[in-house]
Amino acid sequence: MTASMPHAAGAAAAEDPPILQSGLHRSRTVTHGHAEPESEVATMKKTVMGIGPMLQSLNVMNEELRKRKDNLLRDKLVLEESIVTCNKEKDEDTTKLSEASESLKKLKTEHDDGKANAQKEIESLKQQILDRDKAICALVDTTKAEARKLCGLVIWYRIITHKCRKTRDCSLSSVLRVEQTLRILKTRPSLHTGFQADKLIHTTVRLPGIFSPRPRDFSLPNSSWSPKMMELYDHYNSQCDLETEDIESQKGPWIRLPSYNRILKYAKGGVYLSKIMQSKARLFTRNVYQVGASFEYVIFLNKEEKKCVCLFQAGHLLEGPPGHVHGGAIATMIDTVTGTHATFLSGLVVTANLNINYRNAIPLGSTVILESTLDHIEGRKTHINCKVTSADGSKVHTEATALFVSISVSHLMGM
Ligand SMILES: CCCCCCCC(=O)SCCNC(=O)CCNC(=O)[C@H](O)C(C)(C)COP(=O)(O)OP(=O)(O)OC[C@H]1O[C@@H](n2cnc3c(N)ncnc32)[C@H](O)[C@@H]1OP(=O)(O)O
Repeated sequence: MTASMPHAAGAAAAEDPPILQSGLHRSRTVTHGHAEPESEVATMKKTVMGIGPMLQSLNVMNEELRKRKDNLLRDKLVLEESIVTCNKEKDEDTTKLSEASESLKKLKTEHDDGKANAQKEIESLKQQILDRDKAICALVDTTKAEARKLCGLVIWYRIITHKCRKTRDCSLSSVLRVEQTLRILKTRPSLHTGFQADKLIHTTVRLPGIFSPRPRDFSLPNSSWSPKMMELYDHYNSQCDLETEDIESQKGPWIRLPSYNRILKYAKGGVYLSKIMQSKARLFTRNVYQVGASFEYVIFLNKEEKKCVCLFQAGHLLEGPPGHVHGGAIATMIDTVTGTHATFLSGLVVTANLNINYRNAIPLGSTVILESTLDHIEGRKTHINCKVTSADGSKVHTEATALFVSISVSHLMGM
């Protein structure tokens, strides 16, 4: 019986499928170690049953990954397409850029040509002006010494400045020659008469910046000044102390106060005061270099009557109400004129009080007169009145009173 057992087992093994065969073979082998084959099978079944859900979740994950892969592929395609579009746009932009720089080059060339032509035209116009001056002078009554001198001076000035500008000749002798001519032209009101000399002088008294050994004097006429402003300027200037070319001095009640940018720098003790001034600081009313744009004014002081007159022409940068001057700009001018007046009367002062009544608005570009008169001085206090009227005096624009208090230099330092 025992001998037939292996055969029986061998027959059973022959009937089992191969996977069970190996399992059975193992369990049978283990059976020899006393394990129970049924429980083994059950464990395996359990394991197989556990693998089912795992497989399911793996399938789900696999599906998700496949979807993500598809999405990524789609994104890749989209990106590739946009890269192609971008490259196309880049090429177009590069073409446009080169076209633009080409046309810019062309424009620049045209601009340079235009500039050169304009320069030529300016030179020829200057020559024409010079010729015209000569022609005018040919008609002048040469029996009159002053007319002869004026012709000579105007032409001389034109020639010198023309030559200097052309050659950029800033040598001291050129500067001195121009300055000397200008000084004579400016200080001879008698030369302003006859054969449109006013016009000639007003266009010539503008000293070009490169010739200025000193800071620009803003109180001198410039091309932006209106005929009314010029008329008033000539009126007061002709009554000023004057130095003529013959070094004769003419006495007048008025003094024209030069601006010299910051007059303090050139005043007695100004060296110390200039130390506390910032190098970039500019007097508020004289900080725009474009002529006619903001505050155009000149102050005359009457020594005998102890009063000041200011001729003021407000530029377009001072607009307040449309077409009219800003109240703050008017206040600034009143403070400036009365402050200058008080300084001449009482030395170093500061504004302590300023009362203003605005009666009639000032149109932009019009010329007005500020008249500053001394009310009274009381100890350290200088009381000044100021009236702003139209150029012909018919309209009162503004009225003001100002109080200035005398201070010491140390007070100024400590302010
Ligand atoms: C070339 C271009 C010129 C341009 C000019 C421009 C001028 C300016 O804009 S200056 C700038 C604006 N002003 C300032 O910054 C000033 C600032 N204020 C100060 O420094 C001081 O307050 C100052 C000097 C006015 C007075 O101070 P202080 O020196 O201590 O004097 P204090 O004793 O208070 O006053 C002196 C007298 O003035 C009178 N006073 C002072 N302030 C005022 C005032 N606002 N209103 C009326 N009275 C006054 C006092 O009552 C006193 O009178 P009293 O002697 O009869 O008793």
